[in-house]
Amino acid sequence: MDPVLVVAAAVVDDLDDPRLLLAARRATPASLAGRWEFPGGKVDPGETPEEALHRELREELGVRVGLGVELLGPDDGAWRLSERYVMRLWFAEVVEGSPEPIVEHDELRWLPSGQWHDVPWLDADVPIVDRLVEFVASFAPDPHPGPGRLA
Ligand SMILES: Nc1nc2c([nH]c(=O)n2[C@H]2C[C@H](O)[C@@H](COP(=O)(O)OP(=O)(O)OP(=O)(O)O)O2)c(=O)[nH]1
Repeated sequence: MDPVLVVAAAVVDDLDDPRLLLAARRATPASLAGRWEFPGGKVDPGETPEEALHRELREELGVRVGLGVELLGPDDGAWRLSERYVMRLWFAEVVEGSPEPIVEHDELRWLPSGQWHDVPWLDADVPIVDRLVEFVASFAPDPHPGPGRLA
């Protein structure tokens, strides 16, 4: 069976100079509760991945975002989460609203530079956080471009 596609965002304070990364603590299901993740969710039939991501961030956090570049993973550009799921991840910046843990999460935290690993991420997210840190370090300091804004 084909894996189910999950889309998620590395929400940062500034796409051009990311310092703060938003982590979300899952409230459900019990097996994942208390672990931290990138906000997002499954793509519904008829949606593009980007449409699904905008919808999920609106539903889960109550914000509108601008998307930056995609952080490509090793599995045809995606990140394998489990037997069942693969995930694609984009940088994002809030353009309207202030993130609140509306559904699925019971806490949000802005992690400062140097502390992006400092919460118990879901196991599958740990290598993604490694790559994010490496990616962001590779274009700092200015004037090299950041993850950029696409939409
Ligand atoms: N959203 C998200 N899911 C992740 C991450 N890492 C990880 O292993 N997962 C897993 C947890 C879930 O088993 C699966 C995605 O599910 P989800 O529960 O977020 O999807 P959803 O919002 O569409 O959920 P639902 O409406 O079907 O309940 O992927 C991550 O960083 N973000």
